[in-house]
Formats: sequence, structure tokens, C-alpha cells
Amino acid sequence: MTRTHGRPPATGAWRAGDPVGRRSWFRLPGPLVLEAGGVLPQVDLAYETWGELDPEASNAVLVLHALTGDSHVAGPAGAGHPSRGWWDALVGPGRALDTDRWFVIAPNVLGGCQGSTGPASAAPDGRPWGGRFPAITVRDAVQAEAHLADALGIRRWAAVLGGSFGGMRALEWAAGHPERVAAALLLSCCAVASAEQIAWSGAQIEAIRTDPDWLDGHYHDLPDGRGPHAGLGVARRIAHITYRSPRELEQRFGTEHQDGEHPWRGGRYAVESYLDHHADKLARRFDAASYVVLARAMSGHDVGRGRGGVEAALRRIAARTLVAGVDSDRLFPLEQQRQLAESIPGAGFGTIASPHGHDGFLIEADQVGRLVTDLLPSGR
Ligand SMILES: CC(=O)SCCNC(=O)CCNC(=O)[C@H](O)C(C)(C)COP(=O)(O)OP(=O)(O)OC[C@H]1O[C@@H](n2cnc3c(N)ncnc32)[C@H](O)[C@@H]1OP(=O)(O)O
Ligand SMILES: N[C@@H](CCO)C(=O)O
Repeated sequence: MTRTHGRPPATGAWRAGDPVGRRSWFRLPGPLVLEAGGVLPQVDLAYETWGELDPEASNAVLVLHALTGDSHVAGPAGAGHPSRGWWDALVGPGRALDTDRWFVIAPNVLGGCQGSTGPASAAPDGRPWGGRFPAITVRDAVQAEAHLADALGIRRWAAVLGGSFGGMRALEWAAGHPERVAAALLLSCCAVASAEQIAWSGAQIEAIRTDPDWLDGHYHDLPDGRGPHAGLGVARRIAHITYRSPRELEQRFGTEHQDGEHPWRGGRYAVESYLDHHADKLARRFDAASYVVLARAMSGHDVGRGRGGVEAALRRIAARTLVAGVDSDRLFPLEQQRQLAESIPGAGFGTIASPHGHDGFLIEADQVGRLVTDLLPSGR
């Protein structure tokens, strides 16, 4: 296993109290045979860690990111990360995931584009996988993560945490490897993708595939960084609407025009400008083919597949489990999490109160922190 240790960047917004993360890469010991039938001959996972693994490897907490997240859970921008960690407030000395006690580890998902093997990575012929990258599932991603855990000597996670796509993987860990998960926090996720979730993703995927620079996914070696960036931007616009609540959009933007622009004269409403901003930001940092592969994996999520159905799969879970969702989430409605909690033996259920919709699990860090504290055992 190759490990390279990170250090605080020489410049950038380093803050007192920031935990020192280490960025590392792990190569799977052999080919990964995929649930849908393909094989990835070589797989690398990029991951970051905070804190120290104890000698018994008993204090490891796995944090799993959402669709366009990455391994950078905490800490300043820098070293390939354009912004601060996405759950920055949760990880560090004295925080909910206290790095004086817990060894926190976050991999970039299989199929991703922030260091782990994905469509932009080189295939065995040396050229980018592009459109040849095989279909992957939530289960494949967890299988790759299990190899990483093995390599680090972690037989059992003290806890596995994730929201949305990360929550799907956390659930898959708990149901597929019950003996390896002591506690699980399942946020803003579901047992099986709903028709509406698949429909939203399908529209986003179509936006990418109809971009003239999609080229069936074979765009990675086009000159000047050309690619289906416009299509990815449209996908993000569609997705971002589903990530926020109608009430929030109304209160923040209403019918306001963007400064200096008028919609009757070719200008934009403020809410359109806001979506443009999120589209541009994602198109700059994310690979469209990864987006397609991961969105497809989310649509294929079904924890009950091959396990006698959802109820039977959820009954296998042995972890102390807490399920929570955001009260204003229209993409992963709270009812899905309530049903999950009811079907998992002994699971607790919590509500994150937020006007922000699905993204509330990222934004309401204080409330998520309290859920983490409730879940993790206190004392040493
Ligand atoms: C770069 C990275 O994100 S690294 C990888 C980690 N990322 C992830 O895990 C993805 C998850 N993150 C996300 O989905 C989102 O970024 C969230 C949920 C964290 C954002 O939530 P919020 O903090 O509520 O941000 P919000 O949706 O209000 O957007 C704020 C941005 O919109 C911009 N904005 C607001 N109104 C307008 C407008 N009318 N026109 C244009 N831009 C606007 C703000 O300037 C701000 O820009 P900035 O983010 O570049 O500073
Ligand atoms: N906004 C988040 C939530 C997706 O569930 C992301 O882009 O990853």
C-alpha cells in the first residue's frame, strides 16, 4: 500500500484548531469483479484520515461522501481541494468526531474523480476509460472500501456515517457486512431508490449525454480540456433544485431579478443566476462521466437485491443504528428514513430541522454533530 502523508498547506485559509488530515492512496490487491458483471483490473482509492488508529484498530470511523463530495471532510482548501472540508465543523479535537479519540477515514468513492479510479482514470491500454468504464453499484463501492479496511487492519468500524449517496453506502456496509459495523448513522437516504429519484437522475444523465462533447463518454483526451461541461451544468441545475426546498428558494429569491439584469431583456432571475453559479462551480471541479456512473449507481441502489428483499436485508443489521433526515427534503423525503428506522432492529430515528431541503444534512452541521454524539459511545 502506498501512503503519502499530507501536511498543512503553506498558504490558504488554515485555521487554529484545524485537524491535520493525511491524504493517501490505496491500490486494491487484485481485480474488482463488479456486481453488474464487469471487471476493473486495477483500482485505486484516494482517502484522507484524521487522528490515529489505536493498536487494536478499534477506534476507526468511516465517513462516506455524497454524490459530488470527496474525501476532504475537514480542513482547509489546498492540496488539490478547492474548498474547506464539507463537514469541517464535525471533525477535529473536541468536535463530534473528536480526532483525539477517533481515527476518521474518508475515501473518495469508486468511480469518482477526486483520486479514486473512475472514468477519467487510465484503462489497461493507457487511455482514459471514458465511456468504457463499467457500470458500478453501491455494493461495488463498498466492496472496494472493504479492501481498504482490510489493508489498514480494520476488521470492524466503530461507526460508519454517511448522507445521501454516502448514506446508501453506509447502509450497504451495515446490511452487507453486519459483523464489521458497530454503529451506523444513516442520513437522508433510503433502502431502495424511488421512481422519482431515478427519474431526476435520468433527466440529469440525459442532459450530459445530449451535450455534443459527450462523445459516448470518450472525451477525456480532447484538446483544451473540452468535454460535456454544459451538459454537466444542466444536470447540476436540475439536481440543485431538488437539493433545496421550494420554501427556501422562494424566501431567498422570489421573483427577484439578478442585479443589473432584466428577464424580459435577455437577463436572468436571481434564482437562475444562483443555479448558473452552482453549475459553473461543479463543471470546474467534477468529471461528467463520473457523474453519470455515480448517478447510475444511486439509481440502482437496492439494499434488498439478492437478499430476499429490503425487509430481510434490513433485519440483518447488527449495528447500533441511528437514521435521520431533513424535514424539508423533497428528494429523499423524511418518510423514507422513518421507514428505514422502523425496519432496522433497534434503530433510532431523528429529524434534522432545516429550511434547506436535502442539502440540510451538509449544512446543519450542529444538528448532525449532535446525532453523531448520540450514536458514538461516550468515554474511552
Ligand atoms: C468545491 C467543493 O464543494 S469541494 C467538494 C465538496 N463538495 C461537496 O461535498 C458537495 C456538497 N456541497 C454542496 O452541495 C453545496 O456546496 C452546499 C450544500 C455545501 C452549499 O450550501 P450553502 O452553503 O447553503 O450554499 P448556497 O447554496 O447558498 O450557495 C452559496 C453560493 O451561491 C452564490 N450565490 C448566491 N446567490 C447567487 C446569485 N443570485 N447569483 C449567483 N450566485 C449566487 C454565493 O455567492 C455562494 O457562492 P460560493 O459558494 O462560490 O461562495
Ligand atoms: N449537494 C450534495 C448532495 C447530494 O446528495 C452533493 O452534491 O453531493
